[in-house]
Amino acid sequence: MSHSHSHPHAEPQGPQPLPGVNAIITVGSGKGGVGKTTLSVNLAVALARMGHKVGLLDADVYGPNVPLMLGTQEAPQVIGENRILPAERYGLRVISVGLLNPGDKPLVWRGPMLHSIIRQFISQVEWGALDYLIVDLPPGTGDVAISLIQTVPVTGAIVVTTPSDVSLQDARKAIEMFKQVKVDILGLVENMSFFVCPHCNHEIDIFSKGGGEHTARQFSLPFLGRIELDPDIRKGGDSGHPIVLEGESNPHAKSIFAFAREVEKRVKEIREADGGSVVEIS
Ligand SMILES: Nc1ncnc2c1ncn2[C@@H]1O[C@H](COP(=O)(O)OP(=O)(O)OP(=O)(O)O)[C@@H](O)[C@H]1O
Repeated sequence: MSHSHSHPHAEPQGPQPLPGVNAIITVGSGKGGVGKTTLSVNLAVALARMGHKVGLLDADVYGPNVPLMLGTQEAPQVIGENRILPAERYGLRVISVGLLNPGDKPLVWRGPMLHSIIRQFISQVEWGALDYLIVDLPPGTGDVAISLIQTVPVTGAIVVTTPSDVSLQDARKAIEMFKQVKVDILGLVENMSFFVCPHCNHEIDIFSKGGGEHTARQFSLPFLGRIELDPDIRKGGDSGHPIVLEGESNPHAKSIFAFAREVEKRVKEIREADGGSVVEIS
């Protein structure tokens, strides 16, 4: 794949819609390690399980963990001059820097390369018809989000936080950033909210509790749910078998499906507010 042969003057001005893609949803966090990739992957698989056509774009070019969490190493195919066929896994179409051949990826990303890879991942990939394209952003409020927003209209952003004060502080920065660039925020989701002791069945608030909901209220944003700290969620990620594959009735997957249903509802609201241009894919 070429990263640097595009001519700036040949690129269209402003974000261009992706034909056939109903909603583009970013998952971001401000702080790293809060479970952003875990939730992106599980959200994407859950939405697919709920009957939607879903794509997952791993925009974390520095630390692409999506392939590991999906248990795939399938390299995307290049077709023709410059079209990329996404990998397929658990009914998702997937693209990640982590799936590219070592020769195709640089060790260090310079700003322009970063911009160009995000552009390629959006416009040169054969995403086809999708109900949702989920974009897993790198932590922070940086360049990748801006590149994405300049490339394509983003339907809405999900901000992931834990209930801890440091995480909430960074979540606020992420919220401010999205507000500044005028991207609708779907809402806040609180990960690692609490822990149910397997011995006594009591809920233990590891990082304290309720901060996510409180922060959502402060910013007048919807609260999309709380996901418990659950060793089975972690194991699902490490083994490349996301917990939601166990189905909605599985106790370890339940809260993630509830979150996915909130996302579904919010996207519908935003699309209807946009003028009802909802694309139904059957
Ligand atoms: N609800 C949860 N319960 C248990 N473990 C979790 C949960 N969410 C995430 N984890 C685990 O926490 C670790 C970090 O998660 P993850 O890689 O998804 O975070 P991240 O925010 O994407 O990190 P980074 O932004 O640094 O890439 C992983 O080992 C993951 O399995």
